[in-house]
Amino acid sequence: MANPSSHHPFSRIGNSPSPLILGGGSWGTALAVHLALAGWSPTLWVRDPILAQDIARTRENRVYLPGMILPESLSVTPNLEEALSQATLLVLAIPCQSCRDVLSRVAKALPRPLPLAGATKGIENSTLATISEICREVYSPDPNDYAILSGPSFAREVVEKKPTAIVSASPDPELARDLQHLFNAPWFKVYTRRDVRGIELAGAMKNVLAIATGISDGMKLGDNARAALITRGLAEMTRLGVRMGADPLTFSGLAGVGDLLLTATGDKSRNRRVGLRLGEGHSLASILIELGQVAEGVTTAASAHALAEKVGVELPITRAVYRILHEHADLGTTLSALMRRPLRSEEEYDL
Ligand SMILES: NC(=O)c1ccc[n+]([C@@H]2O[C@H](COP(=O)([O-])OP(=O)(O)OC[C@H]3O[C@@H](n4cnc5c(N)ncnc54)[C@H](O)[C@@H]3O)[C@@H](O)[C@H]2O)c1
Ligand SMILES: O=P(O)(O)OC[C@H](O)CO
Repeated sequence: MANPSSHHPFSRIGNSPSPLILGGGSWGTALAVHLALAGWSPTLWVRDPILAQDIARTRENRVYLPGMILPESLSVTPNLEEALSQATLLVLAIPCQSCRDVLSRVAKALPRPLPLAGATKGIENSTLATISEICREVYSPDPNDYAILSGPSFAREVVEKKPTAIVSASPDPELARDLQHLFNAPWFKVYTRRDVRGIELAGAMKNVLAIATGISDGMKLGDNARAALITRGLAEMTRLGVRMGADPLTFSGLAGVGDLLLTATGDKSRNRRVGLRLGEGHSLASILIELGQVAEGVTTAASAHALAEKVGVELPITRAVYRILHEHADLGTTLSALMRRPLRSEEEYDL
């Protein structure tokens, strides 16, 4: 259904866009609610039929977004193939490690790829692929078929219509602009960018760095330490991005420093909360059970550490987070080792 207030001539996602959001967790639900509040009629695909039925009956996602009543214009279904037959564009909001499976199934069900907006943040463990690389491998060989949506955006604040700004990145400016206008609302501003690689790496890396600042804050290492981790973390994500062909300026934007600041300092962040609890002395296994939702930085720490070794860049904070999470390294020793690294010039070491 067309949003009556939209005068944008959509060229890639259909004159009357019909968005299908893949993923019934907090982000998928929030994006579907947002599109409905913005005047569209989205469909939310929820894998679990019992949860889908419960959401449709109660008009609330009591597991992932409790307390938010879903607008009537939002449909919910567990039937992927049927939902795909009605859609003109897809929004991917599935945890990173499951994207390949879901996109393969989607690709098989579609006669040709629909434009897709990737809202997942992460790097695949088994292949070290980014979201756009997974899309290219199993969804469509044409990079103009997908965009990445990223930026500082807590699900809860988006559905509460708190002012939010994100980025829509695609090599196809028409697709980036269509998504900009689709998601635009008086409380939600979307910028465009071409640098898909930079936007997706920034979104993946900020989760790892939020765990680092969470650990530091959980250990009560102070405000100076948090600021140093954020700043040197930004240098790390930029260094990895530039080595992989990204524009360094992308990391100064909303998906870079914007999302890093949000996630590393905002207590709504699940990644930061994982770090805080680790810093307080809890075990990773118990933290993840208590969280009950995805904290992408936990798996991305392993992928980013391996990716850095593969492409030959040093990411000391990322390596420290990886060793704490996956090699049971001692927190105090690992963090203080960062302080004992060889002295360097900030200029020379940045890129
Ligand atoms: N929650 C936020 O505020 C937010 C904001 C921006 C981006 N993101 C990103 O969105 C992605 C999804 O996160 P989330 O917050 O919705 O996580 P979540 O833990 O709240 O929900 C994940 C959902 O994905 C579903 N899922 C898992 N594997 C699946 C599969 N194989 N097939 C179908 N569904 C599957 C789960 O059932 C669950 O409904 C992550 O990459 C996250 O970083 C989240
Ligand atoms: O709760 P987190 O840490 O997954 O962060 C959510 C979003 O990515 C913030 O932009």
